[in-house]
Amino acid sequence: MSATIIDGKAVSAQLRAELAGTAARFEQRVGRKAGLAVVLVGNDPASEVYVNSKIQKTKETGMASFAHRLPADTDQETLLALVQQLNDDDAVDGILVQLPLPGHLDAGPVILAIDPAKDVDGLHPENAGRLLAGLPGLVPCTPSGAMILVRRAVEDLSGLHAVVIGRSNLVGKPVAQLLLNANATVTMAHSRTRNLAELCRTADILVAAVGRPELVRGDWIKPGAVVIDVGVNRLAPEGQAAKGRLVGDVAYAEAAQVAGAITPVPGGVGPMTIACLLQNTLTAAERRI
Ligand SMILES: Nc1nc(=O)c2c([nH]1)NC[C@@H]1CN(c3ccc(C(=O)N[C@@H](CCC(=O)O)C(=O)O)cc3)C=[N+]21
Repeated sequence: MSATIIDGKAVSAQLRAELAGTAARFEQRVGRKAGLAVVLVGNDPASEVYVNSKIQKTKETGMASFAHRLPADTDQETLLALVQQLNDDDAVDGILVQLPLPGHLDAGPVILAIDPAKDVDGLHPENAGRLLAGLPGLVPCTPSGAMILVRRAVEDLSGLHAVVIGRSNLVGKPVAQLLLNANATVTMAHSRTRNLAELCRTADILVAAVGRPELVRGDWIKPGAVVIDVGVNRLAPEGQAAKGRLVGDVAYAEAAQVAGAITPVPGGVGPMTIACLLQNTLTAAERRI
């Protein structure tokens, strides 16, 4: 048996086409474009690739892009002042500070400083709390994108066992929350989980978001399961991160023999993340007018 490939590239292109319509109607009605500000500190080559892609897709969708590139030695105060300036700027509907930040900077206060109404990453505790409480807010982009892809494979998640590997605030925790809201029975696994392979074999839906290349093997997968690979691991020599081959957290070739449906890397969750970022920006813009 061979799994259905869930084509995130195609699904994201379709979503972005819809969003272009929404963006155009917004501009017609409000008299300005919805705007996304992206802040990149330093010159990590992988981050540079993602940020360039975000800027390009923002413009393609008919939205305004405000890029702020700060030197690697930027201090905390300067970064916080920029966030405050973007909070106060009416042309800016969404603010994204690319993570990780250089080691001398503390992401916590930066995330707290972002106006929750402009927090298109959904990382502010206000938005995290809203997701937990089932209140409207801004949901992190990668989890939203992952859920759209899950729904392509299974419409009704009721009672299905979902196992999430990884417990980050950016992906693991919010994706578990979304699966729970969709009535799945959710288990969160992480680096201290015992018998991880055995646990994964009980998953109808397996979401891998740990950042360990090809951790999940073919024999960890229940036949017919939906496998969502959130991993973006670049296999490359030190210092050449932008050049290496991109692999997920799942050993794809093996897993595709067993799974019912699987997302590839690249071309799976990654492109969905960007589409959902644009969607969040439009949602934030609509709520701000
Ligand atoms: N504040 C913040 N928010 C983020 O959402 C955020 C972040 N920081 N830091 C880094 C991670 C990673 N991330 C990706 C986005 C798109 C692709 C993507 O489009 N990937 C393409 C391949 C691109 C390539 O070849 O490099 C794909 O999977 O097909 C991947 C990864 C967002 N992140």
